[in-house]
Amino acid sequence: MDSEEINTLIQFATVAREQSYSPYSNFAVGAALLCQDGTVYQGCNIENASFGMTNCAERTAIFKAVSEGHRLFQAIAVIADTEGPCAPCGACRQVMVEFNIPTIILTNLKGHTQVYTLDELLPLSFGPKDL
Ligand SMILES: O=c1ccn([C@H]2C[C@H](O)[C@@H](CO)O2)c(=O)[nH]1
Ligand SMILES: [Zn+2]
Repeated sequence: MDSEEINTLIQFATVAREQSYSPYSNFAVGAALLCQDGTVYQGCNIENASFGMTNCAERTAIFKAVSEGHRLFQAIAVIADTEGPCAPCGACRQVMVEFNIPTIILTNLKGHTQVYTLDELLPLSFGPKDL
């Protein structure tokens, strides 16, 4: 991916973040998932009064895409108001492994951006290859 494509995906994630439903943590997260065919799915975190039911922005975007028939992905961008680039939680990393999302772009509102491979974010992962 070139830097223009990365910046475009970050823009989609930034817009998605504005829809965050996070009244409990007040921590808004946005994600944008680029499918193989160029389609982009956006996601935000969606919290619940029963806290454990919260869905992260990354999984919202991935589940939206999969539920619409997509199985092949190029990259996902994640943004939040963090000190450094926003790091996905373990559950989201595991779901990224399930759908083999090769490139993970982490950023924050200050524009600090880091691009990682899936194996860098979740080394020695358990996934479809193990079954
Ligand atoms: O990568 C992350 C980390 C956290 N959250 C959400 C879950 C919860 O709503 C809030 C605080 O944990 O941020 C995400 O959406 N993605
Ligand atoms: Zn998560």
